[in-house]
Amino acid sequence: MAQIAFLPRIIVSADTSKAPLKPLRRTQRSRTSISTNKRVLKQRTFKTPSKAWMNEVNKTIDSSVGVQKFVPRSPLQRTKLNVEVSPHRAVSAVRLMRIELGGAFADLLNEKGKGSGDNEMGYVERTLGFCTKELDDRDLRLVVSHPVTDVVGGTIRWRRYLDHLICSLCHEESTFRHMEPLLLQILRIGVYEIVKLDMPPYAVVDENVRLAKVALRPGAGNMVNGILRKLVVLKEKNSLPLPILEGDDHAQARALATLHSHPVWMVRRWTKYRGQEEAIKLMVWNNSDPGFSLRANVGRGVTRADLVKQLNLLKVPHELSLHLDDFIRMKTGLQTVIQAGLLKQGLCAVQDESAGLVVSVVDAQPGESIVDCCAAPGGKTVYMASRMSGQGMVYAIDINKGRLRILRETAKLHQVSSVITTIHSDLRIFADNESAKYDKVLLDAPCSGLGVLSKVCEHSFRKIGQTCVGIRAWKIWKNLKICRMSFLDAASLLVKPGGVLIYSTCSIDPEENEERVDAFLLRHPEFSVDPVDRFVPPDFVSERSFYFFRSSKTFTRWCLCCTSSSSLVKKR
Ligand SMILES: C[S@@+](CC[C@H](N)C(=O)[O-])C[C@H]1O[C@@H](n2cnc3c(N)ncnc32)[C@H](O)[C@@H]1O
Repeated sequence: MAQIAFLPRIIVSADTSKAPLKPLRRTQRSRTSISTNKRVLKQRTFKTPSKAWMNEVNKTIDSSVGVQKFVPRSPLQRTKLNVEVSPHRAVSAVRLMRIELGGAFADLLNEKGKGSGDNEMGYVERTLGFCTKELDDRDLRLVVSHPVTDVVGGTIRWRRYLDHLICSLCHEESTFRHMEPLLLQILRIGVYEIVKLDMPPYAVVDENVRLAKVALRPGAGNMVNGILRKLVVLKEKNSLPLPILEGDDHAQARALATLHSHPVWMVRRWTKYRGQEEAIKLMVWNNSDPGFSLRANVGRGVTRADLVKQLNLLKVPHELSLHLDDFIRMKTGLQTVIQAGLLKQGLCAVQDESAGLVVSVVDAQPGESIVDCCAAPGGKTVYMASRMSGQGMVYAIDINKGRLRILRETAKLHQVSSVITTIHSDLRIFADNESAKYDKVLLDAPCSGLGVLSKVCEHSFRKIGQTCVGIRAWKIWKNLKICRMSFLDAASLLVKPGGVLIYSTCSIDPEENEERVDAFLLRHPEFSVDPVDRFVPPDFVSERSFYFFRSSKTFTRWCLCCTSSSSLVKKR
C-alpha cells in the first residue's frame, strides 16, 4: 500500500532570469509631455528607437497585460546620475514593474549584496533613463529583504488594498483605471510606506513626488503630491476610505478581499469551507511575518551547532527547531546570512521545516532507490540525498531544464551529487516508458500554493491570479486539478510492490489534498493509506493519518497547512 502526506515549505527564488527587463518607460501620454517639456528634453538625449523595435516591445506588453503602450528607451540613450532620487524607491518601482509586466520574482537580493544592487541599478538606468546613488545596506533591506516588511514584497502583498485607497483618492475612477504603470507603482510605494510601514509621512510624500517628477514629468509629481497628501490627512484623522463589512455574502467577501488584500474568489472559497472568522484569521496569517528556517548541511558535515556558531557571529537572532534536528528558525536576518555567503558556501540551505518534515515522511534510507517526480529546484531532493550516507540513488525528474540546473548546482554545493541523477522529462512520458520500479516515489506536485501565501508574496497575484480574478483564475485552478490526477497516476506506475508513494502539496485546499487522494484510491485499489504518525509529531497528523503542518503559535484550533503530504503504500 502507498502513503500520502501534506507539509509547508518556503520558496526563496533567485531566478530573475525569467524576467528580462523590457526597457519600458512611458505611455503615449507621457511621450507627448516629453516633447513639450523643454526641461526634460534638455536633461536627456533621446535617440528615436526603430519602429520595429518599438512594435516588438509593445506587442510583448500588450500580450502580457493588455494596458497602455510604452515607448522603450533606446540602448543608445545616455544615462545620468541623479543624486536626489531615493535609491530604494527607484529600484523598488522598477522591480515592481518587472514583476507585474515582465514576470520577475520578488526574490531576495543575492549574496553579492552590492553587486546585486548594481544589477538592480542597471534595470533602473534602462527603465528610467537615469541611475541613482548606490544602494546602501539599509536600501538593500528596504527593497527586498523580507516578504512582509520590505517595500517590494509588501507593495505586492497589499496591492488590492493600496489600489483601493489610491482609486478612492483620485478625482475619478477613470483616472485610476488609465494611470500609467510607473506612476501607479510610485503611488503604491508611497501609500504602502505611509499606511503600512508608518514611515514619516511628509518625507515619503516628498521623496515619491521627486521620483515621479524625474522619472516621468512634473505633472505626475503633482498628482503623487495631491494623492499622498490627502492620504496623510485622512490617516491622521483615522478616517481612511476603507470598505465596510456589510451587505450580502458577495459584498462582504469583496470588502474582506480589499481589507486583507486577497482575491475575492479565495475569500469566498475559504468562507464557504471554514466560515468567515477562520477565513479572516487565515488572511491575517497570510499577511503576517512568516519567519524562515535554515537547514544545516549535515551531508557535508556541518552540524546545527556549527550553524548556530555562525549565526551568533553574525548576530542573527534564531531559535532551534522543535521538530527537526538539523533546522534553525529565524524571524529576521536572512539577508545577512545570504550576504555572509553561508548559502553560497553550502553550509546551510533555506528550507522550511514543513518541507523538511515531508522528507521525514519519505524517510530516505541508505541504499534505497527513490524517485522525486517534480524535483526542481531540489530542496527535498538534496535533503533526501543528504540522509542517504552516499548509498542508493535519488532520481530527480523535472520538466523544467533551468530549474534542474539549479538542482544540480545545489547538489554539487552540498556534496551529494553522487546519489542524485537528474532526468529532464515530463513525468507522464517518463512513467509511461519506464519499466523499473522504485522503493519510494515522492510526488511534490505543482499546486496552487495556497498554503504558502505568507511566504511568497507574488503567489496570490500571479500564480492564482489576483490580477485575473474570475475566469482565468478558475481555469488555472481546474488545469492544476487535471494535472494532479494524471501526475498521481503516472507516479504510481513507478512504485514497486510494497513501495511507498508520497503525495505532497503546499496547499490548504481540500480539493488539492484529501479529495485528490480519495479519487486516487478509488482509481487504484492496489494502494492504501500508510499513517504518517511514526515520522512526524502527533500534532501534525490529521484524523485520516495525513501530515499537515500546523502553525501552532498563531492558531491552536485548526491546522494551517503550508505543505501537506499523505503516503500511500502499494500492496505486494
Ligand atoms: C512544487 S515544485 C517542486 C518543488 C521541489 N519538489 C522542491 O522541493 O524544491 C513543482 C515542480 O514540478 C515541475 N513540473 C511541472 N510539470 C511537470 C511535469 N509534467 N513533469 C515533471 N515536472 C513537472 C515544475 O517544473 C516544478 O519544478
